Amino acid sequence: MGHIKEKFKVKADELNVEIKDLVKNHGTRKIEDVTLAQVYQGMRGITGLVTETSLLDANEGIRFRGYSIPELRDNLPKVKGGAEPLPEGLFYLMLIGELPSEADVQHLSSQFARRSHVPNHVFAAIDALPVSAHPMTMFTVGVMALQTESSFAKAYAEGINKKDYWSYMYDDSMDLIARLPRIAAYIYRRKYKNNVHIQPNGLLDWAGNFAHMLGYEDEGFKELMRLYMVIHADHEGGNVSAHTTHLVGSALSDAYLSFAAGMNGLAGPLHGLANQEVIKWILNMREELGTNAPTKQQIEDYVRKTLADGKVVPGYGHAVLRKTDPRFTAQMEFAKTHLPDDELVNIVWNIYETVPPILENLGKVKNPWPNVDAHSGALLVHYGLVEYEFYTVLFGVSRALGVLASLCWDRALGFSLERPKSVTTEWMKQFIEGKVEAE
Ligand SMILES: CC(=O)SCCNC(=O)CCNC(=O)[C@H](O)C(C)(C)COP(=O)(O)OP(=O)(O)OC[C@H]1O[C@@H](n2cnc3c(N)ncnc32)[C@H](O)[C@@H]1OP(=O)(O)O
Ligand SMILES: O=C([O-])CC(=O)C(=O)O
Repeated sequence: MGHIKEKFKVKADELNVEIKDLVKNHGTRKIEDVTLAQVYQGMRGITGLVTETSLLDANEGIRFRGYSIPELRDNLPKVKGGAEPLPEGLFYLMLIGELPSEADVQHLSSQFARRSHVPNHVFAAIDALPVSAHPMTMFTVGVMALQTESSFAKAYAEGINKKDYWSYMYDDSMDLIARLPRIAAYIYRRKYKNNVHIQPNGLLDWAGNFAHMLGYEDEGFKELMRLYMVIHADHEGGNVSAHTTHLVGSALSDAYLSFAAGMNGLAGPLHGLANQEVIKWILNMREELGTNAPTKQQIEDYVRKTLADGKVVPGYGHAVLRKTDPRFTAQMEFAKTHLPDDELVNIVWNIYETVPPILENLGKVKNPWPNVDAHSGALLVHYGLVEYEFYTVLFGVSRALGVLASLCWDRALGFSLERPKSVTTEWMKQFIEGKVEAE
């Protein structure tokens, strides 16, 4: 057993004891009341899940095991000469709960390289789709085809003790994270680069190798990929992709089935697809206005038109956050260091000054500030990755780190099948009249 796997088991055993004690001694403690409006409106604000890997504060944003994004940028190991944190280090932190050493991160990089083989039938399954298919469709099809490799599914079919679920889930998660960049790069090169593929370089770090397989050797792009893979990795447990992965996993579906399900949620425009929608929206704005550098007044008019057409302003608003997303700020800082004069990036910054007061004045938008998706596309365009339909796949590769670390925890902690109660509107009416009661 590798030392990380062993360490994870020790941590999980410790937490298991604590949780058993919490449930035994405090199991009847009421956390909060649930209102009728919350039940109808997307369960906003209901504390209903336990996710160990990260915790979101509405004003400060995400913390991974207590570390904010600026703290991760300071404290996680980097490649020699690099300034951005390595995603391997964040995966270690989410899994183990402690900052990794350089050696831990190197060990993970080599593990991912060693486990990265993708069988040919996965590429054949992707090839069976028309090139016009959306990259996210190809991505989930690729992940589903890879499910043939699940060690959890095989072991379960043979019959295993529930105490051992975590071990197979760990191996599947490691394998899947190792293989995703290869699948994603295959999709990119098939759809946009004449089906000419680039072999992995096992000596590079996970994100650096991903950039290489996509066809981008610029060190600036590799640094961006490292940062990108870190900041998109996790956003506590209630977001659509993490919640879906967790929910499907609770039926003891393996890591491939669970992750593919989560990715179908990430592919929705109110969630991960918003990153492509932002760039599409900015490019449409430039085309309609006939200028590459719209003024703030022109941006304002375009925002008002978007709202008047009954559409959302992509990249703005959030279900939990109530301030500017620190993931937006991290990307802004990256841009200020590496590409301060980029035209598109400057439009993103002008939008940031224009949109919040307009959304605020609508009176109904709870968070007028930008989220992570408002900035990411402009950085990618700068390095030549202009094919915006691919952006959500990048998000998905990163999100695997968080949701799969969580899935390991779910099985190691023996979490239950998730099955909340639902009611009908007729039941709600009777409840108001005092004729029925919640169980
Ligand atoms: C990685 C991520 O998933 S980050 C989010 C990415 N998604 C986007 O950027 C899409 C644009 N934003 C949105 O659609 C929303 O802000 C969401 C989906 C992110 C959050 O939704 P909610 O929690 O329901 O937001 P909120 O409570 O503020 O919504 C209240 C109203 O404001 C509207 N609103 C919220 N954000 C926006 C926006 N950016 N533009 C226009 N209207 C908005 C809602 O559509 C809703 O309108 P309605 O009452 O007519 O239905
Ligand atoms: O937290 C959310 O609901 C959406 C989000 O920003 C993410 O998943 O990264």
